[in-house]
Amino acid sequence: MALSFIKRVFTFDKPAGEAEQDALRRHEASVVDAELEPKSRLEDLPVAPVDPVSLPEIETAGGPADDAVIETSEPLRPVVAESPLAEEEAPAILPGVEETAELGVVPLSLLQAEAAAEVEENTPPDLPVIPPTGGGTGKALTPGQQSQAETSERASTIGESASHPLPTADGAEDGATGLPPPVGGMASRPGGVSVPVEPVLPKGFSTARAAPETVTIVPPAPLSWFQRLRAGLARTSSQLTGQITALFTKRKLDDETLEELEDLLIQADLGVETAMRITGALSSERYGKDVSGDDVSRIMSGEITKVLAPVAKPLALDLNHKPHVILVVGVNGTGKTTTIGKLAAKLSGAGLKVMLAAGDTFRAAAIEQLKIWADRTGSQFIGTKLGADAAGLAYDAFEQARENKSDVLIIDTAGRLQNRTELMAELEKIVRVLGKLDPDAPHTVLQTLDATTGQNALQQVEIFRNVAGVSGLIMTKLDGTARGGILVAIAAKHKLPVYFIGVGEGVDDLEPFEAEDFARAIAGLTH
Ligand SMILES: Nc1nc2c(ncn2[C@@H]2O[C@H](COP(=O)(O)OP(=O)(O)OP(=O)(O)O)[C@@H](O)[C@H]2O)c(=O)[nH]1
Repeated sequence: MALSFIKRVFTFDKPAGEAEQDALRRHEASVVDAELEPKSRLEDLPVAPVDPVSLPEIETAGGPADDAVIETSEPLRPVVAESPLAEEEAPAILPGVEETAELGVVPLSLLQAEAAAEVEENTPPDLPVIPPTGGGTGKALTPGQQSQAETSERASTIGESASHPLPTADGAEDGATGLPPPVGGMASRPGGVSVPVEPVLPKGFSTARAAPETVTIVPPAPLSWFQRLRAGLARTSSQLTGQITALFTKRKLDDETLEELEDLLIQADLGVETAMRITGALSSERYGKDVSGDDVSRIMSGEITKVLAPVAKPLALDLNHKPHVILVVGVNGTGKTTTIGKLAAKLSGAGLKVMLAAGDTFRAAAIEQLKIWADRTGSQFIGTKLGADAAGLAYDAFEQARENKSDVLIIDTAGRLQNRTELMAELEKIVRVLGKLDPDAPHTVLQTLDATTGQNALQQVEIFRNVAGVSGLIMTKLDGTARGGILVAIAAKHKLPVYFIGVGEGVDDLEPFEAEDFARAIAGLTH
């Protein structure tokens, strides 16, 4: 554009006669263009400059190659010279431009080009050399063959190691590897460029390409919450229902079968109280009659629902407190930090301002893990150095959350076994310190329970409840456990609210606890 502007503004004197020569050259060039237009223009062909040595091999109508009108009966086919001089001096492609077999050109970064040149320089001279295009015969190739041959040639020339050997024009063995060429496929190149390689069959073969089959992939319908819960509790329920079915096959309901059933239910962690409820209900309905596995499942589901319904409660947030403080406690590895992350996602997703406090000052990884959850959920984060006083951190966090006008402050604590008295004393201290800022704080004390633990969870609740005043439970890892029945025993014994259940490690894998769904899933009912 600048040049044309300069040309328009300035005139240049030329010696007499040059103007006519210019006009003649322009005319000749336009004739060449016109001749080549319906076919291929030489400069548009994938291979750039053709060395003068090769020019006689271009089929022309005669005359000097540099300014003649080239007449071809076929599309022009550049022939790569066999001359080593041509290989060395004439770049096969424009600098900084990479050719693909199909698409013409793809820019190569300067770095790639430099790296390629460096590899080429360092390539020992005695490495096998792929003959020039056309297998060294110098014969003209079809455009497809030409393109592939060049792909192969350049891969070896610039020292690129294709992920698999590239085919040569004749389908001959790859000179560099000695392996036969693959038929078709993608040759990948350094820098992430993939080159589609068309299959070239050896002489004597022909092929017809079948139209690609249309495969319609129907994505699986997302599972409903109940289906996910059922899948998670499948091990719990199948173990139980399998044994129940075996127990009642060809047997009437009598004292003996009732006793055996009670044992099965207790072994399934449901607890003595719930086991007796179930057998009592079954006995009053079916005593002396035939009983099927389905009868037992239906009655079991009904009785378990009665036990769970009073504890299936929502987590009530009192947003008059700014913030509402939730202290999360539990044995190590029960899922405290993960559950905090899931809760934070729900709350900040609902537009509440959430702060997470890393009160687990024992493990650097726990602090880091909570920070990641805070970042992920758009929550504020407060932490302290490893080994610092957890109660002090809780106090600072409460003050800061007040200043920031956070809606909810969730405080993580170090996992501790219920029999470690010094750690349990520290937990008591955290609760005490929070109470100095607000006598009602912490407003919720959440205990996480690992569903795979079984009976030990009953004792965990007992002790944490006494020390930290647990006000509600979240049971985690209900995906895939055979011991999901323990939640029924805990509900029957402690009667503490169960707010949520965890069914996986993902941010969305926390669901409000629903008594009937849970009961039906344990009893193996399908809906
Ligand atoms: N399958 C499954 N894994 C879970 C669930 N909840 C937590 N986890 C995993 O359980 C492991 C322990 O979880 P954490 O959140 O670190 O447990 P924690 O109680 O904070 O652990 P400590 O800091 O050691 O006390 C992690 O690998 C979690 O991804 C769940 O509902 N299902």
